[in-house]
Formats: sequence, structure tokens, C-alpha cells
Amino acid sequence: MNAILHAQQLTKHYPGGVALDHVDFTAQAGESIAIIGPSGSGKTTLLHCLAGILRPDAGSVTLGRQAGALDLRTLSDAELSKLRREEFGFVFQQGMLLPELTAVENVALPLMLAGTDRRTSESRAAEWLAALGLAGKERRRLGELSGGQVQRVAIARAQVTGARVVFADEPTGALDSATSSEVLDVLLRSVAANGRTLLVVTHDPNVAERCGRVVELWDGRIIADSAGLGSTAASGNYNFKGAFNV
Ligand SMILES: Nc1ncnc2c1ncn2[C@@H]1O[C@H](COP(=O)(O)OP(=O)(O)OP(=O)(O)O)[C@@H](O)[C@H]1O
Repeated sequence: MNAILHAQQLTKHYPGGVALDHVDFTAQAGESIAIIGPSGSGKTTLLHCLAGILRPDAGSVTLGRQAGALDLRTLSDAELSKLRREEFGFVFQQGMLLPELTAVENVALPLMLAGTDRRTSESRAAEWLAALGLAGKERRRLGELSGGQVQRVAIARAQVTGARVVFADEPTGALDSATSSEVLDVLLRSVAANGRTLLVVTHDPNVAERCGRVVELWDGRIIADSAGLGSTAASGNYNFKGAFNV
């Protein structure tokens, strides 16, 4: 096994109390992992600490790399931003895309920020949009696309730079169930086809059911992890639906 993200004893407090309480967690390269749990259980806080968006109060996050493991604590804020741009991709429910730009400009932006020229960036962005079913819609602004199409743009943008880990927070939360299922297909297929690791925070049992592994949080602690059930295909062994009846 090849650990890509390794968290040890992650702890994060807010004025209102503890959001993460000594969490140990390892993601292997290529896994798709759903993070579930009731509202306020610490899912987003865990995702943000793993992605270097938030610094934990205690504990560590290590990124596995060929050049050697990288402890995120050793990075400055600027180095963390660079790491997020180059190694990670993000698909959130809303807010990550720029409405004044077209679909292709939104997807090209991370490449241009990394120094690729506009023409090459937009050509690679257009290939991604076509692969995700948006051929012909490249020049539309986000307001001229449906909610599901906007999420496809976000999925393309998250992966266009070759991110090794894609972090998604309720990526289908604002969509109806048919569109949500289509967008989930696109997300899971594109991540798997490119050998990436996916971490997805979700309240949706259908999303969790389709991920290879499910981690359940409760009051800032991991209380269940289907990886411990001895199966890579968790869905046969884990009572997802039960976990959502809380
Ligand atoms: N910026 C913040 N300031 C203060 N408390 C916060 C902040 N962010 C999160 N919290 C608190 O930390 C706890 C965990 O929050 P978090 O957003 O990680 O939970 P969650 O499981 O993702 O919830 P939800 O499913 O509702 O999005 C909650 O009690 C929340 O109120």
C-alpha cells in the first residue's frame, strides 16, 4: 500500500469546543473515501486540515511523495498555497469558481496561475470539459450553465493541473437527485481513470455507498472506518443507511 495522506492525532478546537479530537487517518493512493457523520461532527474541519486549508492545533498531516514524505507543519502559508494549487484539487458545493469567467477560462485558471500560457491552458481546459460532457459549452459563463454543468466545470478545474488528491465537500449538495447521480458518476469516473485519490464529505448515503471506503465521524472522532472491515469494496459490509439515521 502507498499512503498519500497520513494524519496523526489531529486536534482542532474552536471557541465553542473541540472539532477534531486526536484523529488518526491514512488515505492510500487511488482510494475514494467518503467522510460522513452528523452535522457538526467535524467532517469539513478534517477535510480542511488534510488539505492544508486549516492548520490543526496539534497533530500532523503528512503527504506521501516520491521525493519523501512532506510534513505540512514545516510549510509557510505561501508554500501551503502552492502545494494546494499544484498537488490538490477542490470541488465544493459552491464558491470555488468565478462567475464572471467562462467555463473554459475557469478551468484554465489554475494552469495559468502555475505559469502555463493562456493558449495551452485553454486548450487543455477544453479537453477536460469535452471529456466531462461539456463540449460546445466552453465559452458560456457560469450563469448560462445548469447546476450540474457548473459542478462538471468544478470537477474539471480540480483535476486539470494533475492534482493527486481531490477534496470534495458536498459536491452534489445543491443538485436534484438525478443530476446529483450524473455528477457523482463524472466525479468518480474521472478520478479513477486518472488514478487520483478522492476524499468526499457528504450527507448523501448514495454518495457514500459508491465510494470504496467510508469513514464516519462523531463529535470530532472517527467512530467507524470501513477500511477496517477487511474489504476494499466497502459497500457490501458497511451499514451506510444506518449511519445517516442520526
Ligand atoms: N470557524 C469556526 N468557528 C467556530 N466554530 C466552528 C468553526 N468551524 C466549525 N466550527 C465548529 O466545529 C464543529 C465541527 O464543524 P464542521 O464544519 O467541521 O462539521 P461538519 O461535520 O462538517 O458539519 P456540517 O455537516 O454541518 O457541515 C462544529 O461544532 C462547528 O460549529
